[in-house]
Amino acid sequence: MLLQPVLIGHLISTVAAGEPITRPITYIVLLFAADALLAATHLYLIGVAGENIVLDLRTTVTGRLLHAALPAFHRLEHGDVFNRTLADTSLARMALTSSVAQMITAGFSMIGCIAVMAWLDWRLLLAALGCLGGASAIALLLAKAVRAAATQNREDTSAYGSGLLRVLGAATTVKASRAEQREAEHLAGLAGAARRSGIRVTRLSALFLPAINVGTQVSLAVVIAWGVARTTTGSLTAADLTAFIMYLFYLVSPLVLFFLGLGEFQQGRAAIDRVKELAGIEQEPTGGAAATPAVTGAPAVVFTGVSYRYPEAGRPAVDDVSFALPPTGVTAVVGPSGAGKTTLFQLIERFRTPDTGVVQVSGDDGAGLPLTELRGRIGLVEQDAPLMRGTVRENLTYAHPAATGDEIAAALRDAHLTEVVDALPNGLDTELGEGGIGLSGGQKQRLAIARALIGRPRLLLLDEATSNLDSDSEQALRDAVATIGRRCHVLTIAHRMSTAMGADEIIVMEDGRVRARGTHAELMATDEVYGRLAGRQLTPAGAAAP
Ligand SMILES: Nc1ncnc2c1ncn2[C@@H]1O[C@H](COP(=O)(O)OP(=O)(O)OP(=O)(O)O)[C@@H](O)[C@H]1O
Repeated sequence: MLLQPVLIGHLISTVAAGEPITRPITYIVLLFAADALLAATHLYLIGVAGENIVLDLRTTVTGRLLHAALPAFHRLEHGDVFNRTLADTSLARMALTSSVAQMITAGFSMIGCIAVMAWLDWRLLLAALGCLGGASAIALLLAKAVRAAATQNREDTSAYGSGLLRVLGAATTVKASRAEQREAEHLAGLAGAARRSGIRVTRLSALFLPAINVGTQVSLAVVIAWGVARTTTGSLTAADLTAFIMYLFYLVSPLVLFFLGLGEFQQGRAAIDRVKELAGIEQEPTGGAAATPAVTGAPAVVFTGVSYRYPEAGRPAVDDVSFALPPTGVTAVVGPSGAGKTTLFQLIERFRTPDTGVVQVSGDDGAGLPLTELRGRIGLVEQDAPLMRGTVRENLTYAHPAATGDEIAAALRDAHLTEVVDALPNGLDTELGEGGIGLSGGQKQRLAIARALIGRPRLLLLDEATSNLDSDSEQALRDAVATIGRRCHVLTIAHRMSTAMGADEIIVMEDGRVRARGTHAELMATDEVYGRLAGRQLTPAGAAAP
């Protein structure tokens, strides 16, 4: 841009001198070509840098999310996470690339103009900068306000996203509760809040231009009035004053671009702050360093004086619990709702860290083992046995993608699933869609058991499904548990008395404490709570209750 007037001037003087114009024309064409090439390269590099920034942000955030401590992870709102990882990272790209580039190029142009203006007349420059400086100070205050408003707008948009995901995840409940209209109004309210904060961002951003314009006009008026007065006294030439005023006009455009870029940058910073906040999620401690192999013959799990209280709760969910389980066998944990059964599993898996006491798994303190080693020793089967989208094989080998055909067959056999999988249309390669493919509740849970068995765990934690299984499924599950209990220890949260009755030992929990231990017959004779729990399911009057 700066060279163009020089070359055109050169062309004019060449024509005036009657000399051949091939050379100046060639220079001008080359200059234009270089300009086009640089402009294209500039845009391309900005685009690539932007994509790299988005990729970096997203991979960092997803990595941090997947390694987050489970309690912190559960506190996240899914809609908000989507917004931060998708929309906010895209906004951050704009802030870190095009608006920064715009501010830098505009900054260079401004420095160039100011340098020439200082050379022409430094006193006029000080007067002009005084007026423009005032406008710039206002623009900077506006930029700060834009950032705050943009943060609010990002939060309002996220709240709408979270609200939408909430109803999408419970569409049946919403309809059955005839809550469509109420939810629609609630969501419209959230969308309205996002609109209001969005308009506030626009209103503040829209003030940039007028602020700079007023500053420019005032400085122009001052420069003309004072400049003309000085030309009359002879301390400034008319030519210098004209040139100065032209440069003042040149200065306006980069100044406006600079502050518009700053406004965009501030909006992007609000987005970056949100991405950073998400990336700051509490991470799961990776555990100790000693990757010792599990001791053969060591007790499967030992609790010694373990207590744990949820941060938000009043009383401990697990209170001074001690017990040891042998390397093999089946132990059932029973107890009223809220007794702390699930929390026991969470402490064994180290999803939560005990406040006091030690949890040993296969002979080692869980706290001293690397998390991957600890969790490799344990197979966890959750109550609702989540199956993932994909084939039966992919589901089975999720924790051990390199599992061999023999290992898969053995796990299916132990889970008493071989015949079920053989009967599927494509066997192991049958796709399990989002809605399942007609596997029964019991079959799904046994599939989850087979998945946990592929890693040959020392301890299988099984949270029995509460839903009623038909008697065939129930028998198959019981057989599977008995088979597995011969190879490792199965610790199962038993919701059905039949499971408890089939266990080698039963632990009765109440209010976070181990209340009694023994076989079904012993506990029926000695423990009131167990007797009550069993009675509810075994007596004809209570038979319908489960
Ligand atoms: N995330 C949590 N935050 C706060 N308190 C919790 C949390 N999870 C569980 N609790 C509380 O801890 C206690 C034990 O809960 P836990 O889930 O271990 O019981 P449970 O015996 O498995 O119950 P259920 O048979 O109903 O599943 C309960 O009082 C429960 O309210």
